[in-house]
Amino acid sequence: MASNQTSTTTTGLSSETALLEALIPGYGLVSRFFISYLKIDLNAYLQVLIGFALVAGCIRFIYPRVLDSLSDLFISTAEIRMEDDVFTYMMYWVSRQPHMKQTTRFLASVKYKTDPYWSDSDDSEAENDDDENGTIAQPGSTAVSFDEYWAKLMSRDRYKKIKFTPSKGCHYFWYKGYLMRLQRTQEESRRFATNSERLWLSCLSRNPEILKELLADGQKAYIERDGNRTVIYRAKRDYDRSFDWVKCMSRSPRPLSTVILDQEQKQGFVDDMREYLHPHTRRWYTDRGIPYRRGYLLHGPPGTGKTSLCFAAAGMLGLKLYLLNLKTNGLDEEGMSSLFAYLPRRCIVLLEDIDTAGVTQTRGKTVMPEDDPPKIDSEKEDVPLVASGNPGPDGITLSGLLNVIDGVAASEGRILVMTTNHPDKLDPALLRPGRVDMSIGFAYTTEQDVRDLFESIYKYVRRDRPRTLISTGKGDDLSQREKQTQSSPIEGGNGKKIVQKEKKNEEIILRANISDLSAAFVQIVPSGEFTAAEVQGYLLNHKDRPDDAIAGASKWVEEIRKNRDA
Ligand SMILES: Nc1ncnc2c1ncn2[C@@H]1O[C@H](COP(=O)(O)OP(=O)(O)OP(=O)(O)O)[C@@H](O)[C@H]1O
Repeated sequence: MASNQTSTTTTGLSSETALLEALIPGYGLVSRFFISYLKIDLNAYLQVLIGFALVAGCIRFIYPRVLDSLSDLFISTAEIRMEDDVFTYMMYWVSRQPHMKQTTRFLASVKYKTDPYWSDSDDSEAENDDDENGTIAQPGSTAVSFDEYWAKLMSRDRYKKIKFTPSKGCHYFWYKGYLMRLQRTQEESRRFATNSERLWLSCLSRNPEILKELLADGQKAYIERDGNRTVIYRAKRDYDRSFDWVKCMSRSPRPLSTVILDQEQKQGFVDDMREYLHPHTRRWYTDRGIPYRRGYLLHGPPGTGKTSLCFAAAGMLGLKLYLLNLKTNGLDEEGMSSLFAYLPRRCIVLLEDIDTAGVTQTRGKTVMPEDDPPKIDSEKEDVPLVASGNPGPDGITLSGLLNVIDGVAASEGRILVMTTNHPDKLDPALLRPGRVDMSIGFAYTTEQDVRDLFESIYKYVRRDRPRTLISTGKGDDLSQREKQTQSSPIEGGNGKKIVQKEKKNEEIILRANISDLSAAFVQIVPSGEFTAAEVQGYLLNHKDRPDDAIAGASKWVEEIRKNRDA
């Protein structure tokens, strides 16, 4: 028998086929099929097949490595995680680019649950739309009635704005002459993955600077959207139960002058903050080894302006405001520490109504009588300060709170403002210098406060819509002036414009008489009895008619007194 003849095994398969059968189960059957029906002996092509398989294997092994090496050589890539603010910056930036309008694959959403970009959404854009952007003519402007204006506004508001962002997968665009690729991917492996995504931003260049430029542009666009508005963050529990700050809104800054408070106290508060924020002060603290932190306590009855002052100060200093309620569900010392650890270098943290969280002298499970407060050295004890009789697994202890406020790991540079309606109930440990450096008391309105509130409501404000002029009974005859103005030779043909200007001046003049009206109002509203919120609330019911406000003031005072007695 020739030596190159294929040997046959007892099963009827050639030795080669038997060998391949062992390596590739089913090969014998396929081989027999080919020989019987197609007259093709697969074994004759064996070497070619093996060659192909080897080449394919090599390519499969080498290709990704070559691709990686080429990527390293010619492509720079930035990875952006969803938990990070940069994700929001990028989505904001991309969604506003012209190429986004052309893309054929996008995610359309009105709710943040479907698109994480929305998790940062606030109503500030919508607020701007409502305002004075002229999309809907304002009532009174061009003979548009309020009903017409309102119907248009309502029909527009029925439709929530749909936002479009790039969908999962790759998107290509040009940026400053470079070809960019944005890849949006969904993370599969995370345990609590509800919406865990990543962005991969690549550019065809070895120089990563272009990516950094784009990311900086995204950040700039996003931050500039807020302009000089006061940005407010609040603590939010994440899906993995950790806490993080999320932007909840941005508001036009409140002028400090609109907060009615003793001028000296107000100025003192702001000056103290300015002094603290001065770069020299930081160095001064560091040189002396003093932790660079500042704390304020604003106390007084509800509705006297504590939150308003804090908000106005944040607006004036251009600081972000971080709101934290100690009663936030699930908030414990660990959560609070991590929140404080992620505060920016300069900001205001507002802990509102700190007494309601149980950080009072009435601690633990034993409720002490109000007139016999316990004398406990809270610096040494670690008694849970969850509300008496309401202990739970979560909650902040006094020592926990103190640790977070000024412990070793506490953040530096922040301004802490705590507000309370009951300063007497707070533990002295919380109030000691270093934790509370300045305390401001808010009280019921004085005569001057009532006067200021009255004047601030009725004073001439430039942006106010034109309103019916207030009669002062001092013989101002506008129509007479209109006639005079129109016929004035100096004004020439510009009569209409001049009349409008005159009307404005007229309003200013009339409003100057508001001080007479406010004098009448303070005669009726006694000082030391009402909060600023109460007075403001009453005046807002007569916001165009100060004379009506004066006429109804006695009745209102009586009503409030009766309600308090009841
Ligand atoms: N001193 C004030 N000056 C100007 N407005 C005030 C003042 N006090 C209260 N207001 C008005 O009353 C409302 C409530 O005020 P704010 O929330 O600042 O009171 P608060 O003292 O923080 O109340 P709470 O103790 O209930 O938190 C706001 O609309 C604010 O404009």
